Amino acid sequence: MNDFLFRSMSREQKAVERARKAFLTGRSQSLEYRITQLKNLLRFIRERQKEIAEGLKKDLRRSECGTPLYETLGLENEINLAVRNLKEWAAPRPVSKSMMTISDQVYIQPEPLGVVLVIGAWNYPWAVTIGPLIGAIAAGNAAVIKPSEELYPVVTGGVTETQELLKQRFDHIFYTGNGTVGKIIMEAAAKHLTPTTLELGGKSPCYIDSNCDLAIACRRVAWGKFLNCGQTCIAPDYILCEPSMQDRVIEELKKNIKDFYTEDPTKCLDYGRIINQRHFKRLMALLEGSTIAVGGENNESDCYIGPTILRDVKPDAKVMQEEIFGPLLPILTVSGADEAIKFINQREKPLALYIFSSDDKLIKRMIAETSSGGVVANDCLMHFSVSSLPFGGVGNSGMGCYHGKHGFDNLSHLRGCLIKKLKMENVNKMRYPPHTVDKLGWARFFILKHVDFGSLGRMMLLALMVIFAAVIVQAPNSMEFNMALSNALCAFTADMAYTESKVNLNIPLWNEEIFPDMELEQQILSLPIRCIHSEEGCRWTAQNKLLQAHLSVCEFNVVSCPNRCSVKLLRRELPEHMQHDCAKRKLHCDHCGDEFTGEAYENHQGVCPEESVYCENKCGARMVRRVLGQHSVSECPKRKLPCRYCKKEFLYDTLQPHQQQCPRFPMQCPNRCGTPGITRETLMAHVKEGCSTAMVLCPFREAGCKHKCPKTAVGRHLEEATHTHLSLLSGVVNRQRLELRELRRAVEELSGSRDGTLLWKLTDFSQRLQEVKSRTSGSLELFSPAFYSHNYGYRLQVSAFPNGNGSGEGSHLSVYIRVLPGEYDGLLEWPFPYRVSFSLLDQSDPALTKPQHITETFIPDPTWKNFQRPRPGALGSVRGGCLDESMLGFGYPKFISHEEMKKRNYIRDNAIFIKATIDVVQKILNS
Ligand SMILES: NC(=O)c1ccc[n+]([C@@H]2O[C@H](COP(=O)([O-])OP(=O)(O)OC[C@H]3O[C@@H](n4cnc5c(N)ncnc54)[C@H](O)[C@@H]3O)[C@@H](O)[C@H]2O)c1
Ligand SMILES: CCCCCCCC=O
Repeated sequence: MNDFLFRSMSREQKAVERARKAFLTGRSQSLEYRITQLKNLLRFIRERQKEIAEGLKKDLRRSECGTPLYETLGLENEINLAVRNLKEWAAPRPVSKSMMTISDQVYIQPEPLGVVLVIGAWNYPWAVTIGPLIGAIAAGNAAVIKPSEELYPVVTGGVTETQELLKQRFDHIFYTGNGTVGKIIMEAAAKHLTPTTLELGGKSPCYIDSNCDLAIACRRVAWGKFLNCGQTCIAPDYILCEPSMQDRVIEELKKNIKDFYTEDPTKCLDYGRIINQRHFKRLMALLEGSTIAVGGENNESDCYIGPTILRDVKPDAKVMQEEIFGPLLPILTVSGADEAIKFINQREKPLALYIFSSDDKLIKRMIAETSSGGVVANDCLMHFSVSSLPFGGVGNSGMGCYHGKHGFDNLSHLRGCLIKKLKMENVNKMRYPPHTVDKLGWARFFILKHVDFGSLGRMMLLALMVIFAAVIVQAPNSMEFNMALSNALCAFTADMAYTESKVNLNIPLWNEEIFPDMELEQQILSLPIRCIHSEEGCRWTAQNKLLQAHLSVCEFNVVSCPNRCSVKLLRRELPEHMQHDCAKRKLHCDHCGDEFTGEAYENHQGVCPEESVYCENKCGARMVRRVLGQHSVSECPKRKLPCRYCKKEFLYDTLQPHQQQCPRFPMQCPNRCGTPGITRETLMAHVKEGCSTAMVLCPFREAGCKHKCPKTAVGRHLEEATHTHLSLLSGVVNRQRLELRELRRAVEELSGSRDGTLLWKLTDFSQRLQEVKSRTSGSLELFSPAFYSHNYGYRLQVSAFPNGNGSGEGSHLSVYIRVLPGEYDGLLEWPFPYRVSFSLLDQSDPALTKPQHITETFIPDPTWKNFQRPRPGALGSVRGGCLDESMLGFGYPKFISHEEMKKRNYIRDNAIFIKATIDVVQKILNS
């Protein structure tokens, strides 16, 4: 695979490609390699036990013991079983022979399939993913796992990733999950003709017979049903029992639910939760139309559904239409075992069938008359833990199986092997043309007769072969017959001896009733032969009669281990086996000195209390394992301890330094105010704001009060200094008023025009007029924003008296203009020389009538003080109260009478517009 191609592949393709490449190196074929991988897997499971359990606690609220109990211990057992038996499982398996193959090697050779895809489900994610993986590794396959490296990459993801994965070519797909997806998997597998194992689910019935101990039966059913919150593929889905038993069944189940999960299962650590809200809603909908006898409590936000029993459920109820896969247990009544069998057989074949009865005959009958993936009598779920039983479904509940050797076989190709020799050709003549009736007769005998050495006897066969050979060669005289016989026997004996060291060679060599020729017997026994293991390398040759004795010492003969460990192997492998592999060999532990069998020693390794080990926290200390626990808990400087203040975990040797900075460390107020619960992080705030003894400033400090006192005395000060505070505040108000006025002026000036024209709108005119009229003294002068005669010109301001000023007071609107100190005064001609016009604008609609503005114009007299250069920094005569004559306004006290103003639309929307125009000569504007 070139690098570019590999890089352009999807993640899923890469995983499969990597696994296939690794498989093709052939390294997964060696038994040592497989065993090493299995042992690594075992170590991984043991080392990660805590994390595994924690993960499932988060997903399914499994208790800490639940995961080892129902998943990982079983996996450990499966791995140990495979490691112990792999040699035997993977060895050639001799099979029975017919007369046709009597002298051939006929056996089955399990061989790896290639790359296996394992797709697991979420309910027992370790059991249903690692379980099949154990079979795949044992059988010598590579595997891609979907819920690490090289041979067993893990591809995580959801539907999209799985579908991408399924496009790849595998040699076997092992899927666990629901049937709908099972069909998708099979369809994808069909594209590459990939064999598939489908571990599905279904509605597993539970029949409780009237003849049984109900208390025990219901205890076992309650366990099997509510374990993992009912999310177990083989959980009893529903109960079938006679109507008269229903109430007692409910009572017993109820009692056990309480015993297992307490009165309030929401608080019980052993009661799980539904995997997600989608399943929660699905389950709640299944309750529709059924009668709840027990439970029914639920809480969607917590994915909680309490153990629930439904009574008198009808076959057409919603809860009976699909696999429940949750903590709802319907009870359906039937008249007895006959109706139960009928009920079960009318539905899809379930994954499990449970029968509770004390009647063995009834149990056997129900097994005989129904079909299901597995069947358990008088218990629930437990067949899953028996490694010697195949675990899998049938029909709608799945196909294929695993656990123990069944997983190995399922994920192996069981290859049929027949190895013949290029000898004994006479025996074959019966199948070669010309075909004759005689040959057919012999063929019938040879083909239909299967060899049973125990009853027939090796020599009888020998005799038959001889007779057959003689007949076939049709040698009539005894010389030729004997020659043919000897030849046939030489070849045959050697082959036979290979084929079956299992054959009982102690049976009488010659059956006198059949062939009482002692001389021939001696002749046969004196024939020189090779050892039956010559092909494996044994160089022994001698007379036929010495073979038996030789085989009892032959290095190549297959023998059973004398320790009765059940392993069979070549004699020459025996010493190695007995010293290193035999499960029953005797061993002394180097550390504790105790004696163990090999099997027990394997389990003892890694746990021996006297073995010297390093501290797992990597603190560098070494000690005997016996004291490791004590060391880890109370001595190890690298042990983790929670900070008693902030509860975060720290290594022991960093805990002290942490506590010197811990934000939750308890502190005392430096003022010793006695406030409890102050921590390092809240101390500053406390001293500043919370401490009752801290000296604080008067809240009116901004207004100028300099008083300082303990926090508790602030109230009294506020009461005593009300007057002082009020006068301070009024000072503040005055200052602010002045500031405000200045600001307003600055804003107005900034927004004023610089083209010699002011258009000034006075709003609320009638109110202003009214206000000033109602005053007993004084007038109201309103000021326009300042404006400039031109760019860099004179700064001017217009003012108006709504109720008149001077001679116009009380009857007219008076209008004035004044020159204000400006930025450019130093550059200008003085006195102010330009013509000024005031207009009061007629706001009549020009479309209806021509507006008649009131306009007055004057040219300033150079002698007037009003138009001399104003004193820099001078304030307006009115606003500042300063009598600077240059700041006085000039204008018209009787600009327009109030009467006149009413005649046209000078006042409109309660506003008037005053326009002031300065005629600056063009020359100035151009300069
Ligand atoms: N026989 C067994 O050993 C066994 C064990 C556990 C669960 N189950 C059965 O599994 C069912 C519950 O599991 P589930 O199916 O909800 O689990 P799930 O949702 O985890 O699905 C199973 C697997 O199929 C994959 N998948 C889902 N939709 C897919 C799609 N459209 N295309 C390709 N892959 C897809 C998922 O990613 C997952 O890996 C029940 O019926 C239960 O009885 C059977
Ligand atoms: C002993 C209980 C084990 C149950 C495992 C079931 C796997 C399928 O959901």
